Amino acid sequence: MMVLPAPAKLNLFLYITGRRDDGYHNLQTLFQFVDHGDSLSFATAPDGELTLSPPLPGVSPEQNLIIKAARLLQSKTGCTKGAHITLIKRLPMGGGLGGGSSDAATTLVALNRLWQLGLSTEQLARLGLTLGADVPVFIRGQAAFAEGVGDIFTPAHPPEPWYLVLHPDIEVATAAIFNDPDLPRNSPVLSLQQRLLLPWENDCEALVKKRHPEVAKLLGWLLEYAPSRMTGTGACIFASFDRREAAEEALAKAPEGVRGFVAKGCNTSPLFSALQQMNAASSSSNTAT
Ligand SMILES: C[C@@](CO)(OP(=O)(O)O)[C@H](O)COP(=O)(O)OP(=O)(O)OC[C@H]1O[C@@H](n2ccc(N)nc2=O)[C@H](O)[C@@H]1O
Ligand SMILES: Nc1ncnc2c1ncn2[C@@H]1O[C@H](COP(=O)(O)OP(=O)(O)O)[C@@H](O)[C@H]1O
Repeated sequence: MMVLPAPAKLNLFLYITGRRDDGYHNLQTLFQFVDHGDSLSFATAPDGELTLSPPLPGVSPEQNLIIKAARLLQSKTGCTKGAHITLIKRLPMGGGLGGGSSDAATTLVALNRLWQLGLSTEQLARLGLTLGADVPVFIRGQAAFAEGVGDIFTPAHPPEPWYLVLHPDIEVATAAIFNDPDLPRNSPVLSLQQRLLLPWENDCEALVKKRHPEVAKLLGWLLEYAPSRMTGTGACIFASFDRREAAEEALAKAPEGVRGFVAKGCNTSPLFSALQQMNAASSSSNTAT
């Protein structure tokens, strides 16, 4: 059995620089991971069967990105093995934390190892992109400045503060934000160096605040404590702190009913770190035998 994390990501900034002919948008965004997320376990099933437990409320197994990722790997490689997959879901869905994409990425990476398929990171990232725009960054596992539809990467090393992430109790549909005529789509294309020096903003934030007053209200509250922004297309917002205790104090004072968590920013994904530990453990056991 293999147990691996599926961490959340934050978009430390997100600019929309244009719309392509296929309707997708070109972005400039800075991705960083946090040490909080879902957890998945995988056990090989010999007969090609794929099961996921427990099911996600409101998402059928066929729509679940975990099962989609596993099926994609089976069909692309002709692999006849299956898997029993267990999911501990901690990340809110439709929160801009990339939980579904992260689950898909962890599934591709885990089953590639468990089924001994030998696909490279590059091949897995290319497969992952067909499941969602955010999947490749989770497969690569390094904080990055992303351009194109979020699939052209430059490694980045932003500071790794503590974050307080808050979830207004709503789900924002990514496609609805990108299809809204009021979304600004004309941010300039700048270099990473230029972007790092300018204030970090999110081009989707004003529109999401307008469509969802709950987000505007909570962001107003959080801004009293620390610099704060929305991640992705929302609805989650985050604030950065130098000290964990300061983030936890703010969380304790959050308005009633608001859920959230405190986590550390990580430029190396917890998935990548877990895989490195697995590699080190297996090479030391090989040396011992
Ligand atoms: C914009 C980001 C930033 O991280 O938002 P979040 O979803 O994380 O909030 C992501 O790139 C989103 O990635 P993901 O959620 O995987 O999006 P997808 O399923 O690929 O696309 C959902 C829909 O959003 C629109 N879309 C998505 C990405 C993009 N670069 N341009 C778009 O126009 C398309 O209408 C698409 O049908
Ligand atoms: N394993 C999964 N975890 C979360 N959402 C999933 C999963 N599989 C499919 N989905 C669908 O993907 C949508 C986006 O989920 P998620 O990645 O959590 O949000 P976001 O893209 O805003 O960060 C959900 O609303 C849900 O319908």
